[in-house]
Amino acid sequence: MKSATGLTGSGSRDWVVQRISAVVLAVYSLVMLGWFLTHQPTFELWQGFMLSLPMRLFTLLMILALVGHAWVGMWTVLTDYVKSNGLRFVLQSAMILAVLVYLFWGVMIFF
Ligand code: HEM
Repeated sequence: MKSATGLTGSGSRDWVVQRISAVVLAVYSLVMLGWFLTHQPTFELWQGFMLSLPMRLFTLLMILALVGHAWVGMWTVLTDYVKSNGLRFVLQSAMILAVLVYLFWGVMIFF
């Protein structure tokens, strides 16, 4: 029987995606927190920071990590807890649609 898999077609690759993406999300959150703790935010300062090349690249990486993280994480939870095939299909489709919308939305805002 073909095994039911999440994002990458392999459970162990999904596991790696879940952990690496969690690290990227955690580091991004710490960078944000650090910036707010060390600056008096004005619109110009914030805009300059977020539109700098390193932050654009880091934000793109964070959005990709978020997509992978939410996809694998929610796929795992729904597969474990929603026993009805039809309902799980609907919820997983909604989840995939939501993360793809966030991906395109995020890319449109920043690039
Ligand atoms: C700052 C942002 C985030 C960080 C640092 C983070 C970190 C983590 C970590 C460390 C785990 C545990 C991995 C494990 O041991 O299996 C985890 C699991 C999970 N995360 Fe996140 N996460 C973040 C955002 C999100 C978001 C936005 C979602 C949206 C759906 C999400 C959904 C999940 C789910 C569903 C799991 C459980 C997966 C499982 O039980 O196998 N996370 N996250």
